[in-house]
Amino acid sequence: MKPTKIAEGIYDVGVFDWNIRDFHGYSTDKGTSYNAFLIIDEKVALIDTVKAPFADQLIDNISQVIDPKKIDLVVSNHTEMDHSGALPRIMHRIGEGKPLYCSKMGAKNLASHFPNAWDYRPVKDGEELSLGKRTLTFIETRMIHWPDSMFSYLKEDRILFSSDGFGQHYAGFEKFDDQAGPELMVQAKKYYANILLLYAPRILKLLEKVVNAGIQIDMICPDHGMIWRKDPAKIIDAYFKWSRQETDKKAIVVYDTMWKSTETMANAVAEGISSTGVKAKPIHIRSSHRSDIMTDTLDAAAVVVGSPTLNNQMFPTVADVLTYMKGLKPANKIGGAFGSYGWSGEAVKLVAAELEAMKFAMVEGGPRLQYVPEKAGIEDCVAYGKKIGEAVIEKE
Ligand SMILES: Cc1cc2nc3c(=O)[nH]c(=O)nc-3n(C[C@H](O)[C@H](O)[C@H](O)COP(=O)(O)O)c2cc1C
Repeated sequence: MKPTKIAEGIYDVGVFDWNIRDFHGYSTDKGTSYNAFLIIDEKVALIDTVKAPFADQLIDNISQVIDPKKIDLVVSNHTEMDHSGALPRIMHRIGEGKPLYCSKMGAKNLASHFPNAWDYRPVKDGEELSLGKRTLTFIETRMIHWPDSMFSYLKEDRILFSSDGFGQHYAGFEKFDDQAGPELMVQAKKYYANILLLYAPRILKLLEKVVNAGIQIDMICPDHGMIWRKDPAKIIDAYFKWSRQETDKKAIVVYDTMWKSTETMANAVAEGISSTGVKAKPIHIRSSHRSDIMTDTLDAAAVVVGSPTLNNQMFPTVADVLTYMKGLKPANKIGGAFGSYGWSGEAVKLVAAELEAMKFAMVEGGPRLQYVPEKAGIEDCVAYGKKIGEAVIEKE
């Protein structure tokens, strides 16, 4: 791949992973990219690397700009192996003994991943490193989203190298926000909902810290997807909204079903919600990936979950989604539960307990119908949907 020049003397030398569809359980339907950045100054710096199988491509990309041996130092903003996997090859190729800058936790975590005795240079929050005409400032972003995470900010060019922050799993030759279509925000939202949501309070603090410190950002270079150069404020504003867990006038009805009874109920609940003017979307779990369900959850005011009872439990795929959702800590939601059963009917109670554990404000009275819903049962579902819709209107 041809390196992308992003500013005078600064290149993205990263790679595309066109075919990846499952990224540790996240559905990467548009593939992804592992971005790595080369800064040519009096000292030459490489910020982050790529996944191990792409190490040769990274070296080839660097070689199109400069002899890799001329790299003086490497910065690791994040230990996760999609950005550090190529470090052993890179550190060897640029010449052993060169310094590797990272956070204090980065030095610890990199040592837990790689046996190599690299010259670790742990940096503190706010520490500066002169490259000659340019200066890198390191900003600790602990637990956004790993203990080792940090950003690197190039003061003179006002470029933020933001590691996984502001990223999107997207492979495409359009490398900048001004070249992107609507897909950019779709993927950025999905990335936030699935990777960062549980750290929302920390992200909010970080954003406030950056704004209050008056740090000027002309460009944001994440380690995945497109670079924000035309309108970095757009993604910063979206991160504010998502981190505050602001919701839209929207409800999702997430369900699974064996013989379509819970599906009939889900459609009726959604119809009831919609009749109040609130946007409603039924989502059949086995027709959707859990990471897409999470994207829809992010800005939904209400999450209503339907499950049939199977062997005295909720349906396993419902448990999958609820476990995943719980870990990501969505807040500020209205919740509801319903479902069809045959004889014992535990599922609705079990689902409601999970939603209550997530501190959702539950709308009581979710229908629990035996076997195939009749007209009266369907009407109950529509009425329950209306109650959900009214609760959303009151909340918004
Ligand atoms: C393998 C199997 C196990 C079931 N186990 C239970 C059960 O433990 N308790 C119960 O109330 N219903 C049980 N049911 C009945 C279903 O919950 C019932 O058929 C329900 O209407 C299915 O809803 P659905 O069409 O949305 O899948 C079971 C059904 C199947 C197929």
